[in-house]
Formats: sequence, C-alpha cells, structure tokens
Amino acid sequence: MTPYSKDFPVSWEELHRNARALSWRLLEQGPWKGIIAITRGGLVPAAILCREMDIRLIDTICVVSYEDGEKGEGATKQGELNILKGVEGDGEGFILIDDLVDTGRTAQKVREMLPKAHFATIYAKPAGKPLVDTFVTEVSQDTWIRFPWDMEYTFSTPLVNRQDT
Ligand SMILES: O=P(O)(O)OC[C@H]1O[C@H](OP(=O)(O)OP(=O)(O)O)[C@H](O)[C@@H]1O
Ligand SMILES: Nc1nc2[nH]cnc2c(=O)[nH]1
Ligand SMILES: [Mg+2]
Repeated sequence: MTPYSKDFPVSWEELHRNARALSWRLLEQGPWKGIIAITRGGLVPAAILCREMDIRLIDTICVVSYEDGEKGEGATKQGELNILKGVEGDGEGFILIDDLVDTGRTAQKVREMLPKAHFATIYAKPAGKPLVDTFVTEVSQDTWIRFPWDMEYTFSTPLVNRQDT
C-alpha cells in the first residue's frame, strides 16, 4: 500500500519563489565554489540557484532509483540506488541540491559520497529532514509532492461531482 494519502501540487511560480528563498539562505552561508545537482529533480532548482547566486560552476551527480521488481542497466540489486555519474572530491565548498528529501535514501547515499558538501533541498519530509543542511518547506510524510515539470493543465471535475470525495 502506498504511504502517500495527500497530494501537494506545486506551480512553477511557487517553485520559483521557494528556490529564491533557498538562494537567500544559502547566500548568507557562502562563499560557494559551485553547485552539484542531483539528477534529475535537482536540475531545475540548481538552475534557479546558480542564476540568483551568480554561480557558474555546475556539476551533476546522476542517480537512478529502481523500485523493487524493476530492473535497469547497471542495477546490481533490486531496490538499489545506481550512480551513473559521480563527482570527484569530498564536496567541500559545494552546494549539493535536490528538489526534496523523502525517506532520506538518496540523501544518505550522496552524503556518503560527498561528506563535506552542503546538502540543500526545497522540500523536506520528517524522515529525511535530519540529513538536510538547509531546506525551505516541510511537508508531512504522507504527502506526495507533484512538481510542475511532471504536470500539465487539464480539466478539473467540480468537487460536487467527484465520486471519491
Ligand atoms: O528521500 P528519497 O526517498 O530517496 O526520495 C527523494 C528522491 O526521490 C526523487 O527522485 P527520483 O528517484 O524519483 O528520481 P528523479 O529525480 O530522476 O525524478 C527526488 O527527486 C529525490 O531525489
Ligand atoms: N515527485 C515526487 N517524487 C518523490 N520521490 C520521493 N518522494 C516524492 C514526492 O513526494 N514527489
Ligand atoms: Mg531525484
């Protein structure tokens, strides 16, 4: 059964506003050598952060998370995180950015690889929150966040006509 019972859609405007708020907080903690985006969710936040903070050195750590039962090239064990591309060094002076932390599984893995990087996210859920250095908005563990790049405008059924509410 899914652990998510609440839906939290995020608009481009809201995402942009939150990413700018994160930039303010990170600027105060600089200077920074560069940004490392955790793909793919960290890519849009990274673009906004580096524009606001005038950072030109942008790298990626490319992660694929396979669900149980799913198989992929390079997957050694089911349910495992696969690193398609890492980053040299220990991350000192770099911001490591992702869109959110949920269970903390991704965060734990990348923090092991880059222990001195400053880990930042826009959203954090309670289970992953202790692994984040700076975040903007906390949501409950049973909330599923929907990012604007995963959505499209479509007809919305009036509440009174919905069977499931
Ligand atoms: O704390 P966790 O439980 O690890 O979940 C958080 C991760 O899940 C999502 O990425 P996802 O693996 O869905 O891939 P994507 O970024 O390529 O969309 C999100 O972008 C985080 O990286
Ligand atoms: N889009 C999205 N991806 C996730 N991966 C783990 N948790 C989430 C979530 O709440 N939203
Ligand atoms: Mg991700």
